[in-house]
Amino acid sequence: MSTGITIALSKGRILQEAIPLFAGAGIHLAEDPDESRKLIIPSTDPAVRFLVIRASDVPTYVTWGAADVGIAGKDVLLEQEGLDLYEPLDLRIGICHMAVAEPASLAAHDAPQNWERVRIATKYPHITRNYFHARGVQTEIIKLYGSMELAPLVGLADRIVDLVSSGRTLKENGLVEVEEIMPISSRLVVNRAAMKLKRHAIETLISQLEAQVAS
Ligand SMILES: Nc1ncnc2c1ncn2[C@@H]1O[C@H](COP(=O)(O)OP(=O)(O)OP(=O)(O)O)[C@@H](O)[C@H]1O
Ligand SMILES: O=P(O)(O)OC[C@H]1O[C@H](OP(=O)(O)OP(=O)(O)O)[C@H](O)[C@@H]1O
Repeated sequence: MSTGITIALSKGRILQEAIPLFAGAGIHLAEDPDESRKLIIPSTDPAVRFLVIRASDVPTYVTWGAADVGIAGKDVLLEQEGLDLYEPLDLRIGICHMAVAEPASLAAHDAPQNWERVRIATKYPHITRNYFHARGVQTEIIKLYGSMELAPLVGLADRIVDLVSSGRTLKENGLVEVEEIMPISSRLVVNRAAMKLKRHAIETLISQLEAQVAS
């Protein structure tokens, strides 16, 4: 096992919000991953490198030790049940919430407290099933991989469970939020063996990032 630290994160919003946190900790990516096609990006610190992967693959790389550390949304961590990872820090980036939404026309006469059975399109079947099960509502779940907002517009489902931030995507598609399920942010996750074998380096990274989050 190398003594350096490998950090897994995803392109797009997490990367864009994570870059300033790492920069504040003195770690700068050697290349802009949004410009490069490289999947392993060195940093200006020879002991730190980054893997740039799909958001939902981050827990897999960290669980198996291919990365020591990763950044993943709480939505991804909750959806992939049974992960055996440390989650030492809420980075307060990727802030949004998970919600149930439906067409405004349905919401005008809908009563969520009376729901008995719902047909939901979502990228989050486990979270959705658990949420409605706890409420005693039966679910028919249609798994999608993106653009959930389309499903109720074309009759694929009555409602969706998805992430909401500004609310713009719902609004532009004539949907309204009817229930908030939970707040979401991105978390630092750490491989269990790495936490022992690279304790000093990883604890240093955690406290540097913690200081950035608090500042
Ligand atoms: N609108 C949003 N505002 C803030 N954070 C968000 C928003 N949408 C998603 N996120 C957070 O950012 C993470 C990464 O989202 P992103 O859209 O970059 O990847 P993705 O397309 O969902 O992932 P994958 O490529 O694995 O399907 C999500 O897991 C979530 O925690
Ligand atoms: O409330 P808003 O600010 O409009 O943000 C919400 C949108 O952001 C996410 O999608 P994303 O942009 O990641 O697209 P994708 O999941 O379809 O790839 C989420 O799935 C919503 O569609």
